[in-house]
Amino acid sequence: MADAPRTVLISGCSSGIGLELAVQLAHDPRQRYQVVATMRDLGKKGTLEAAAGEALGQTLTVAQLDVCSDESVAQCLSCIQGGEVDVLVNNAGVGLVGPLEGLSLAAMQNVFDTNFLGAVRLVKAVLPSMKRRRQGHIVVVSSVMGLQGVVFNEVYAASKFAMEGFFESLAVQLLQFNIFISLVEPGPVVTEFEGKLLEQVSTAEFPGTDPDTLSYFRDLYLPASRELFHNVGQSPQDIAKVIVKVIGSARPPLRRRTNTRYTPLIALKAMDPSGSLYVRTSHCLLFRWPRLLNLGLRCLACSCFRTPVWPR
Ligand SMILES: NC(=O)C1=CN([C@@H]2O[C@H](COP(=O)(O)OP(=O)(O)OC[C@H]3O[C@@H](n4cnc5c(N)ncnc54)[C@H](OP(=O)(O)O)[C@@H]3O)[C@@H](O)[C@H]2O)C=CC1
Ligand SMILES: CC1=C(/C=C/C(C)=C/C=C/C(C)=C/C=O)C(C)(C)CCC1
Repeated sequence: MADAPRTVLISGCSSGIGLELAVQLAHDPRQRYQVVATMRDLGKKGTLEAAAGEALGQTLTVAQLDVCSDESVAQCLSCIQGGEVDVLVNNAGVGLVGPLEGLSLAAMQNVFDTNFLGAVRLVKAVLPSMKRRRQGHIVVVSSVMGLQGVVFNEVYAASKFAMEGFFESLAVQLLQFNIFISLVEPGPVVTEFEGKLLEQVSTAEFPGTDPDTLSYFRDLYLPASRELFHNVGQSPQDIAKVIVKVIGSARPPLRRRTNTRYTPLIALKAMDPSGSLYVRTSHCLLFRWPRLLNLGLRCLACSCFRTPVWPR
């Protein structure tokens, strides 16, 4: 007899990775999942509903959930039978980029409230039931920036590092309850994420920032970042495919990276535990040898690194 479908709750399904994941799981050929695809603003549900097609109302339902609100989380769980979530996917997230001096503490707080505390809030809400039932899987959409800091992304990277530390710590205790944690670590992904950041920086004035730093950000970092997205960026479909595999796995991994093309950048950190190799190489590439950086980014796009999603 087939097992009962597992209830999967996903945050941040109005666009990007969350939307794509919800749709792929809802179309699982073996119908192993009952997907609760959530978003903070139900006014945006049209795209998801259109992509879900016939799965809507069958293997996929849409619900309101703002990860920054206790009430919203409680309300959402109260609509799920017995409040029982088998798989929680912490996907909702926001970016923040720019010279530190020009960013407000309120903007930084919002990044931590959403990316880190938002995930913690959801975990606290589903954990008692998972522990009682001695089963569960918590998937976290982290980032390569949870493993490695990137210039002008200090606060966003810090929020993802916080997630990595939190969930790695929690994973040890939860194994005792047969509950698994998986941190999925994409590199650049072509979603609304980048567009939202670019819109934010196009109007921001970054008050209090000196002209040199502003010019490094606008004239060196932004073009390099755009080039990186263009050359090694994955699609949300690629990332969703990896997450579907992780969710379907009998022994889910604690960490799963998604992009072989990004590996050379991560390797710089792994190769030198002192951290100097990564920091100095990034510095030189960005500030001293922008032409070499450009060439390097083009090489990463070349077919030598053909496998876009890793592992298959
Ligand atoms: N794109 C990239 O390059 C990468 C992204 N990631 C991570 O992937 C995840 C998904 O991002 P991605 O799909 O790319 O970007 P999108 O901007 O397309 O999706 C982000 C989602 O998070 C939602 N969200 C933001 N704040 C809240 C909140 N308070 N409560 C509920 N939902 C919220 C957004 O909703 P709304 O529409 O209402 O704003 C949106 O649905 C994020 O955690 C991001 O950090 C990781 C690595 C790379
Ligand atoms: C590492 C690195 C760079 C930028 C990396 C970027 C921009 C990564 C973006 C990752 C994202 C978007 C993750 C989302 O969670 C530069 C500046 C090219 C310089 C060389 C080293």
